[in-house]
Amino acid sequence: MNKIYNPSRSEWDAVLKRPTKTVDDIEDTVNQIFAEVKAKGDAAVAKYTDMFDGIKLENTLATSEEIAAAEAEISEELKSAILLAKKNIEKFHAAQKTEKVEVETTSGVKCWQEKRPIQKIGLYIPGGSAPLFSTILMLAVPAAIAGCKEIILCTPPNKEGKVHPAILYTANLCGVTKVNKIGGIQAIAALTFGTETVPKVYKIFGPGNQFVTVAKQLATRHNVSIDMPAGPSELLVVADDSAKPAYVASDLLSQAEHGGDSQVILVSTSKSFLDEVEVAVEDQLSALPRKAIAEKAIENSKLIYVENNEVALGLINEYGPEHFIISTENNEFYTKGIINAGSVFIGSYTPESAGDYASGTNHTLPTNGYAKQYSGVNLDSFMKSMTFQQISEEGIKSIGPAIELMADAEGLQAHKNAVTLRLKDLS
Ligand SMILES: NC(=O)c1ccc[n+]([C@@H]2O[C@H](COP(=O)([O-])OP(=O)(O)OC[C@H]3O[C@@H](n4cnc5c(N)ncnc54)[C@H](O)[C@@H]3O)[C@@H](O)[C@H]2O)c1
Ligand SMILES: N[C@H](CO)Cc1c[nH]c[nH+]1
Ligand SMILES: [Zn+2]
Repeated sequence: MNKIYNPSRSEWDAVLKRPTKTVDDIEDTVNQIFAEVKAKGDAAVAKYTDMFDGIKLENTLATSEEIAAAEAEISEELKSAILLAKKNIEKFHAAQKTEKVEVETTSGVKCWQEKRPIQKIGLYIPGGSAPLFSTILMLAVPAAIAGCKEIILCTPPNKEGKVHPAILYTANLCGVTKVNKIGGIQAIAALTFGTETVPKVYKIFGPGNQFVTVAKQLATRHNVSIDMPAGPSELLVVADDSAKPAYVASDLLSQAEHGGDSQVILVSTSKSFLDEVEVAVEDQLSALPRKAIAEKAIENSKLIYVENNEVALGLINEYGPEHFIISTENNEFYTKGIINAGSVFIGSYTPESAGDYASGTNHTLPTNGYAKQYSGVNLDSFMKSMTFQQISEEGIKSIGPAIELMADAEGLQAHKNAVTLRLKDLS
């Protein structure tokens, strides 16, 4: 791994650079696929499924027979594990429900805020290099709690035109309306514009590779919203001599194995700890089935030595990691001081994998520094906050003159008239 000692502030940008492609790199491809899917619907989706996934598919919709067969293919142990994870995710997300906010701002002026579910949503479930059925729990469970009506799922087919049975099983378990065997940019295009088979949705959720992430970002130009840019996984660990090198190495590798474009970083105030983790990473890497992928990600990764906790915290907030593990003598310092991170894991017995699967928190999180301005998926992601107001005679008499004055000052006579007419009737 790349070791860096005491980088100065002016070097942070270069040291913390991500390996992922951006909108500029992929925009032309996305625009071309979007235009074709918009014009030709399913036929364009089929063309790109053949091109990128290597399969000619006549029908992209998973059938009820396929879903029933999937249930039989999943072991009882795996079903129990999925149910345990679902229960915890449900508990954590149901607890995020909020009460109606109601205030009488002035006597006779009642204002309130209530939430309503987004009616039609699209879920992207990654499946290029691993079938991430756990992501269905992270998206469809809160969608059901919020009350979303139509849940349209897209996930890439394999070379036989199939999707992993655990994806079909989990989608069915969580009340997904339709499962489409479509991946990549063409899936995001189908959800954005709608095709003969795929309904157009109002908001698209879910993580994916660089192509999916850029496609989601560009979809927002076409009257659809997205949860956030949730691209290639990343992890930053801050740890010192109080941590166990083998645990830290296992956490780093857990995110490195997602893809060659993932990035993992260890920040420490101990040079010898960095050395020990480096050795542990080498040891564990050799036994991993996805060694080649993890190795590639490790090439993008860094071991960074800094002099003290204050500098470490500044650097971490500048990076804004998707996942942040804290394993130091002073965990509270980092827990209190972290401002930019998708999800935080504290202490030796809190591996990042816990949040990926079963602790209850959501694993769909902002990457590429977007933790500075976006939250990870949560219950509110599936709702809109609407405001309501009801004003009595007393209320309009009270605030009406101020509205008239302000409308007049903005030169908007019709706005003023809407109040003046009512005030005249009441005088
Ligand atoms: N941030 C998060 O919350 C989060 C959560 C889970 C996973 N992830 C990330 O999701 C990603 C999953 O990636 P994946 O590739 O395994 O699956 P994926 O489903 O995201 O992407 C596969 C699709 O990419 C398309 N594609 C592949 N090469 C292409 C090319 N050259 N041009 C155009 N399109 C192409 C294909 O259509 C294919 O169906 C990983 O990077 C992982 O780290 C992120
Ligand atoms: N670590 C991923 C989010 O970046 C989520 C995931 C799903 N399965 C395993 N991991
Ligand atoms: Zn993961």
